[in-house]
Amino acid sequence: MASQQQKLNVGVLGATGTVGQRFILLLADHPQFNLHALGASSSSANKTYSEAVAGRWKQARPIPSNIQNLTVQECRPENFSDCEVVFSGLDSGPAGPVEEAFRRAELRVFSNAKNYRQDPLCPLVVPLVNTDHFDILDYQRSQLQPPTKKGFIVTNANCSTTGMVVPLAALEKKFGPLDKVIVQTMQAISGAGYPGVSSLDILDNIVPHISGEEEKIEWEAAKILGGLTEDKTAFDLHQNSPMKVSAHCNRVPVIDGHLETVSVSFKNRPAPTPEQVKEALREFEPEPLKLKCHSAPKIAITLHDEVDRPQPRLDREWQNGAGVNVGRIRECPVLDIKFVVLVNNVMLGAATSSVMNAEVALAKGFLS
Ligand SMILES: NC(=O)C1=CN([C@@H]2O[C@H](COP(=O)(O)OP(=O)(O)OC[C@H]3O[C@@H](n4cnc5c(N)ncnc54)[C@H](OP(=O)(O)O)[C@@H]3O)[C@@H](O)[C@H]2O)C=CC1
Ligand SMILES: N[C@@H](CC(=O)OP(=O)(O)O)C(=O)O
Repeated sequence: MASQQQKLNVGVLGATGTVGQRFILLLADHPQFNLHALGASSSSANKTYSEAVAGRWKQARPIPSNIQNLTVQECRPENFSDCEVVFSGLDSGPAGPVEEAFRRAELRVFSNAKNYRQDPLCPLVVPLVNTDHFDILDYQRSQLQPPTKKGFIVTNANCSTTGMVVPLAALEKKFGPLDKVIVQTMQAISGAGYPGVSSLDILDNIVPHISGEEEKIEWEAAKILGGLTEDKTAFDLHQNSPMKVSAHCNRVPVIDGHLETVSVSFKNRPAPTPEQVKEALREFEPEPLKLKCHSAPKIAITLHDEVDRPQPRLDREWQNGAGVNVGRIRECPVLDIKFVVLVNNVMLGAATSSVMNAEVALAKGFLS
């Protein structure tokens, strides 16, 4: 393991929230990153981390002992000047201007918030899918006014988008472009942050609407699955081969883990059989696995043969929530193939993606 001196100092913005708490657990004992600074709102600032999250630490593990007494700061770059990288679990309200201020101050920002996902210069990276999009970062820095030397923003995707695009990427890699995708999500309560959806709304109930979610899934999939232009200055948004995506999003009474039923059709004929699809998913080995990144799962897509799996309660903690689980792969009488995918929304769907993105960026020299 690297010594303390060799580790990169990192900070977490929004460290007290649902995603922020997952960052704490992922970073408290990381072999390459030293968790050095924590930020949250002014109501948490100047308290120790333990004081700031008193009564709202919602993890099964205690607050790591080396973090308990760190002082939470306001999210201003000068409070993070000893850091090389910040991970953002900020609410989308403050995230836009705060993340921009950190980029300007030459920090590398890995964000969960939605604010910069559609920015034409910011990569929207699901680490198990499109780490090649980091190649736009030199251009991003060069286009800022004034240009930055080191500072950039990388975002990761909406949690439901993240679960869906991993198997879709494996299918496109093996069988060529997809034509149509229809997805229904059953999204966990933790996706709405803390305290989130009222118990009177979600117990004994399903809420068939999550504001803005369907539009995000439909748009983000094209940016993630599309490539970069040859000169690495723009995203092609899957325009070479337009793909139609339709999403229905539902909030269900599950604590963690978004389950999604997905139906797809392919441009190339004949379409693959369920057995060929299983083989393609099984052999999918994205870059973080090849690079042996610390937070990468051993298996990107875990296939389940049982007819009633994956399930959120049984499968969300497998590989610390860093991969996706897929089951029920079968022919679709309307499109070509249908299946079920489970993503741990607060892990690969949020904090784990940011951390894995930073690990890949480090391994590929983007943090030098
Ligand atoms: N939950 C999930 O499954 C996913 C969430 N995301 C995104 O990640 C981000 C965080 O989500 P989540 O953890 O669920 O949200 P929470 O509401 O649980 O946490 C929000 C965090 O932002 C901080 N904050 C709020 N306002 C300010 C402010 N004005 N200045 C500085 N800090 C502030 C809060 O600090 P304090 O405690 O002091 O108020 C807290 O640390 C959001 O952008 C969300 O959309 C993305 C994918 C999945
Ligand atoms: N909206 C998602 C979580 C989330 O915060 O998504 P986004 O980062 O795209 O705003 C959910 O409710 O499960």
